Amino acid sequence: MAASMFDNEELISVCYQLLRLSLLLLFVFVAYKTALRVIFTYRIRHRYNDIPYLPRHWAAGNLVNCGERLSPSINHHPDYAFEDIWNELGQPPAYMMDLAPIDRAMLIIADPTIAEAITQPSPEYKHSLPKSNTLQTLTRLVGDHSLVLIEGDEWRTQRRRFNKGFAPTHLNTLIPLVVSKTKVFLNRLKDHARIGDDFFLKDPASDLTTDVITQVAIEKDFQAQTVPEGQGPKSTFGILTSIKTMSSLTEKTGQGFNFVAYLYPQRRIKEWIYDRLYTKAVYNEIINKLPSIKQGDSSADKKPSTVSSAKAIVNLALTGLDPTPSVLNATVSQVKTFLFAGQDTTSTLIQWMALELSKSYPSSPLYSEHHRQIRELLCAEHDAVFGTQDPFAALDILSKADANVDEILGPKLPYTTAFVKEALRLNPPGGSARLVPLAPYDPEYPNHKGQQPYYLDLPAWTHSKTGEHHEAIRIRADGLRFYNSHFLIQRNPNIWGPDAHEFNPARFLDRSGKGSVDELEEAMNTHKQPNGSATKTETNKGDLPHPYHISTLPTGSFRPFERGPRTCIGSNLAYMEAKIVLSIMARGFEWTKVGLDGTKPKPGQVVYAGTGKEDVKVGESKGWQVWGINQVTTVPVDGMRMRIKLRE
Ligand code: HEM
Repeated sequence: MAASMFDNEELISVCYQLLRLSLLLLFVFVAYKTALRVIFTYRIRHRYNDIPYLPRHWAAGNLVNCGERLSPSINHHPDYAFEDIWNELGQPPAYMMDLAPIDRAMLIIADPTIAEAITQPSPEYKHSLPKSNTLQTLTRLVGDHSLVLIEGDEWRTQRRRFNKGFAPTHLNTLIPLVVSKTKVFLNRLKDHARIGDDFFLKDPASDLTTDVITQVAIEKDFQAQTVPEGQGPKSTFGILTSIKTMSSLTEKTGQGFNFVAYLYPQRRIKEWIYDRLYTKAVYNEIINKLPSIKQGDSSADKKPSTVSSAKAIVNLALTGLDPTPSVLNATVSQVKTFLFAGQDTTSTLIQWMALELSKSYPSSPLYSEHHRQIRELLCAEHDAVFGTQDPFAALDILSKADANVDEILGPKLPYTTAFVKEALRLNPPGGSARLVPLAPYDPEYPNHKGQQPYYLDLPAWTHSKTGEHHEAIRIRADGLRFYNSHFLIQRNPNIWGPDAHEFNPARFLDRSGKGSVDELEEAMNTHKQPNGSATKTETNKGDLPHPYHISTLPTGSFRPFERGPRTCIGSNLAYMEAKIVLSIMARGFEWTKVGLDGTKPKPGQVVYAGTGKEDVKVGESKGWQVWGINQVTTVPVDGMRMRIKLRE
């Protein structure tokens, strides 16, 4: 009895000692981690002290003051908050958001020369700087092997496989298909014009871009534009519902992290179910295509004359490849990527273009004479190219087998192209976030086998309020996160002039209107090659219709599709869709913006937008008429509620 009691006491004492030891180890571990954080935070503050930043808290850095501005309750895309902060700091080329000790510091970029440095190939990074790890929130939506996420040789291999599907020569063969889908879109618009109801342009525009991208990518017609909600692919477990649900469940970066929402079990289960449904549906579509890909299409090299004879992008990418599991997995990822990237981006472009058209009618509260002139120029171009008989003739002309679509959608429509570009300049649907890997010695990541230190040059600048001059500086940037804010860069008045916030396609045109817009953009982007072969074209400003004309601006000032090796693969497709749609929207309909209609709310005023049935609170205004919110890409806050009628 005495012996067993002794054993028990000894056991308790051993347990006690073990507990003390564990606590001690835990304490040492926490102390070690805290020390690393302190060193890390100190280093960040010390290293980046010369870069403009908002006043920061000694412990929380900019987490509090930036967090307040980016808070989701404000319900603007973070870009709008970044612009406020940028103005407050005197419009520097870039500024720092110090998120230490919780996260890395982030450089918010408003200047094209810095944006170029991180997106063009460099001796350290041949495919440009790696994407930021914050993009990993997209993994479920687009798959592990998505072009958007992967790096290095894997990215290069995938990009090469899919480039041919997005090359202009191939895209031209798809025009009849895009036109046939645009005809359905047109019929829906005509229905709204006949009824005279208020509708959300987002709905027909997104259905159109969905139909186009599913056809173009996998040759599958889900008929998003005609299938009613709740049926077929739009039923509870249908593929189109799965895409929408996956997109809505994707964590939005830049607006803080909501733990409760993230861990909410129902959300996780929903995500799991829809991910499986979506991935399986895409996988099955690809598998079903394999036999015909293997057989090869005897008409492959002929110019297809009908909608159905155009080849899907995925066919081109799989031709000649052994469909191993890894090839198929990567293909599923790319198709998921195209379905995501090809929908909302182009759909929002269509919506912003309609907003600009609406400002050209005197009945609109947003009316301006300037916009009326723009519409007249646009319609005059369409009259000249498509004739004056039928405002929708473009669709018939473009779908003719012998139509020279290259010529029509290119040099013949310079004003249309300029209009599309200007809409993209003011309303870019995204930006680019990059991350410099850490150098090996960094105490925060002692085992990191990183690259050599990475340096970045920030140009000289003058404070917009105080006039104080700041010299150019060079910063050590390993471990730093960058955000190329296309919104800031493309609205920067120091680059685009004092009317940077005004819609004016003339920035992209020469005075005669004859010049190809793309050539002019090329002129802007021509820069000295390492061998000195090409230099920026000197343009005679006197001949230009806008003093801050595109060809006179720094390289990379216009970058809605990003630039460098990681530029958007779908830009030509997006331009093609936008131009075809604009060719019917401008001459065919009179647009009136309803809901958020331009009675410009005062900053701080609570704003309501229509849902069709009732008005809902969309947040506090910052003085914008219609603005973008963050739904993975930037989309108009109110779904672009419109009323239209046929133009007489
Ligand atoms: C108005 C329309 C569009 C805009 C403004 C746009 C913009 C962008 C931007 C800014 C990026 C760079 C993203 C980053 O750096 O993280 C990007 C990449 C990409 N986009 Fe688009 N996009 C549009 C339409 C499309 C379409 C129609 C497709 C495909 C069908 C597409 C597919 C992609 C892909 C695959 C990438 C990743 C490219 C790579 O890293 O190799 N996009 N896009």
